[in-house]
Amino acid sequence: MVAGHTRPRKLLVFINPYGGRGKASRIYYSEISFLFQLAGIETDVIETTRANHARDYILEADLQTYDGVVCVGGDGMFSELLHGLVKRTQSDSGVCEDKENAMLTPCSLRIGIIPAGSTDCVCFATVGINDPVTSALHIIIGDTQPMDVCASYNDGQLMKYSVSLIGYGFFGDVLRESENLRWVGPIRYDLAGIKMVFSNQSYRGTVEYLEAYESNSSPRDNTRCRTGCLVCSESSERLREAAEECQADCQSDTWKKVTGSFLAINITGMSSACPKSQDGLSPTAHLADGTADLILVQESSTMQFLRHLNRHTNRKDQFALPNVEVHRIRAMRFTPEEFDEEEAIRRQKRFFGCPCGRTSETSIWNCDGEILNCAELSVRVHHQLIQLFARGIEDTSRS
Ligand SMILES: Nc1ncnc2c1ncn2[C@@H]1O[C@H](COP(=O)(O)OP(=O)(O)OP(=O)(O)O)[C@@H](O)[C@H]1O
Repeated sequence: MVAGHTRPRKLLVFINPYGGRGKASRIYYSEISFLFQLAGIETDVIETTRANHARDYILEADLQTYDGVVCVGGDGMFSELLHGLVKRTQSDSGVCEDKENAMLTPCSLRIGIIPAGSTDCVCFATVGINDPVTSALHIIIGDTQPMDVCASYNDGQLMKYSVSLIGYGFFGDVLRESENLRWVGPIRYDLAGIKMVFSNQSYRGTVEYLEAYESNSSPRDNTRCRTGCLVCSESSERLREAAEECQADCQSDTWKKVTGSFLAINITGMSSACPKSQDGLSPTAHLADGTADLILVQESSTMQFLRHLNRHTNRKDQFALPNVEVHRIRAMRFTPEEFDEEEAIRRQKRFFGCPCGRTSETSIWNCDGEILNCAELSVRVHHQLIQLFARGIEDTSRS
């Protein structure tokens, strides 16, 4: 996508020794380090000793001699590198991250992911496979995949950066519930999921969104973001033209509004494909076109919601259901609605007529697997803010 990117000569590597239940160090030293050596790549390797060690190191270190930073671990470690690099780049260039309308400065250092965690969704969605050697080879030959980043804000403050799912309602509740079930191990996500499907909890509120600029893609078309994706590579020019036109023609952007009772509000900056759901939450979402897909699932029966969820695994169209809508967006804001006592009683009675449904007024946000303990949220997509050592998923249907 970005032609002429050079091979890295020096890398800063972080290994989470506890990643993937302890397999990250073994993977790096037995399968990867000698490949870097063979390719003549110099490395500085740091085994992390605590959560946020990698993020904090990147914020302080002299990074001038490196061509990239690499994590050996899962999505949690990738998130540390993402936050460290984006924050560091903004502070170096004097940009205030808390300003929602700030034009963030793109990061010049590339990020490599050697998948060695229990969840490696970012690697899967950008390489097409979770295989440490494949990822190492992408790093060695200097493949470059730009990537959009979503920034979430609450009450005038930056909350988090993310590249895949930001979910309220179902996915927020599943994460909150799974934290209570930590003691049962990785199966906690499945157990929490089953519990939350049957609790059939929906949350009232208003979603406002800014649609993507006119483009040649839509969340309901049949295209896929694949290696050399034209939608992504042509997006810079398109975004510039659209911004200029808008400045000339309109005073302010026009926000669209949906008020309702939502089982799930999901924003995904990429398809969020993973081994369990090969097409992901939004199969046609793009990695680097400056947009995210907003999926709204309105209140419906448990069976109807199960149908929607099930379609993520069987390749049927998960959006072709009466209570589901999807939009390609640049920004979104959500305002929860407080409910009165009558509504609380109605909720208690809804679950098969018995008072076992949950009655909490608001859900929380699940931001790439981390809890954001707030209901009100604004999200903005930042076009190609980071670059990965990857080349996107290759289109095997053409060969
Ligand atoms: N040395 C350390 N001790 C404790 N936590 C760490 C350490 N290094 C990194 N972490 C944290 O561990 C979390 C999980 O790491 P990672 O994503 O690599 O592994 P994982 O096996 O996929 O984990 P999980 O499935 O629990 O997210 C990260 O959020 C990271 O901040």
